[in-house]
Amino acid sequence: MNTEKPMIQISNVSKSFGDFDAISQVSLDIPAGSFTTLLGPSGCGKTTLMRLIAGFYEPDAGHISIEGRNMNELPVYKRNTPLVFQEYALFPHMTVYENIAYGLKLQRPTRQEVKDKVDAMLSMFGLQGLQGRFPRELSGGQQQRVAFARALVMGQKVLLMDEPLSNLDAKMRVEVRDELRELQQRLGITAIFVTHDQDEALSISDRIAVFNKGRIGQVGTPWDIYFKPESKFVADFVGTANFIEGGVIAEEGQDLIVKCSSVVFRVHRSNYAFRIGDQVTVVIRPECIAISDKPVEGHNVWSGVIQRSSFLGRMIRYWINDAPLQWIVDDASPSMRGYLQGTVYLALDKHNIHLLPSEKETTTN
Ligand SMILES: Nc1ncnc2c1ncn2[C@@H]1O[C@H](COP(=O)(O)OP(=O)(O)OP(=O)(O)O)[C@@H](O)[C@H]1O
Repeated sequence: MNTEKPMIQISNVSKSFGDFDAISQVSLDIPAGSFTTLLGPSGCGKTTLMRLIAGFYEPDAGHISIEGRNMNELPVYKRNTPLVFQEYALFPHMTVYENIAYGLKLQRPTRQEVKDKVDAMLSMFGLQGLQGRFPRELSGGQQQRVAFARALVMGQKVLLMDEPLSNLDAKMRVEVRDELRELQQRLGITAIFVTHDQDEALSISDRIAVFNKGRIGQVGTPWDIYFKPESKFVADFVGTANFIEGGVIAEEGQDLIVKCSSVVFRVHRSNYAFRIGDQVTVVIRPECIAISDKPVEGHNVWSGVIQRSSFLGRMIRYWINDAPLQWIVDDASPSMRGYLQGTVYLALDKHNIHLLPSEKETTTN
């Protein structure tokens, strides 16, 4: 991935509908050859930003440039930024071959050139043998592959995708997602992808921009977004977390000592600038807590009573009462010991505790 010069630059872009601000002062650099995902809840402005990049809307303020060229006022068909939607939008009366070849007409190619390019796409998307079929004769996954092939047949360097996998069943969704990522990397395409599915965003992206109410809450690698969220909103939106309010009561070498109600945590200081007396929100992912039916020794150990559990195949999720605290803990190796019951003992590595400034103090989110 080339991170030196952004392929797409979004600078201070705003867009309103009437007096509703759908996008407010959004800035985002998209590196060439990267896979960037816009992630956020319904109505937060993801589609609006995508349509601004594709040219279906004009920004009210700010500008968007692609390869250094200002896109404002450049019509959709001149932007070379195909947009693939959740609805495959294939022409129903055309075959797979004709659908893929459609965009090539503008280039006035020879019949052989069309055949070569369409054949290349058919093979790239595993559609060989299906070229004579009509869209209604294809599965959802096949239709979406045709839509991708049609979007890329002209050799575009940018691909925009707005929830393109939403109509597929869970297994097909993962299959097409992995194919898409592999292809994007192989072709070096700059991809922007919209989803409200956290797992999808984490698995497919180089970078994720988390949206909240028309603004970007955080941009980062999937790892940082998940383990180093910069706000409670991001931490909550990209997964499940235990949030506990507390205060820093001591500093001991590389560690901060944080007291939350009856529990005292030892937290590796890492890059935190917190000092004694600061109010913090402790963020702990459920899978970071080790659970056992036998007492454990050391720092960051405590006990509680299982209130309920939920079997999810790859793990068991427990809700544990340690009044006044309530814990959510994921046991990732359920087959090892089956369900736990009654009193359990919890342990946590000090590196697996994330701290945020308490939002009682920071009201900006
Ligand atoms: N053409 C329009 N006219 C008026 N309001 C609009 C228009 N397009 C979008 N909006 C509003 O702007 C806000 C952002 O919409 P947008 O479609 O960008 O959200 P989104 O994050 O993509 O949501 P979803 O995940 O549900 O598709 C919403 O409140 C929506 O109702």
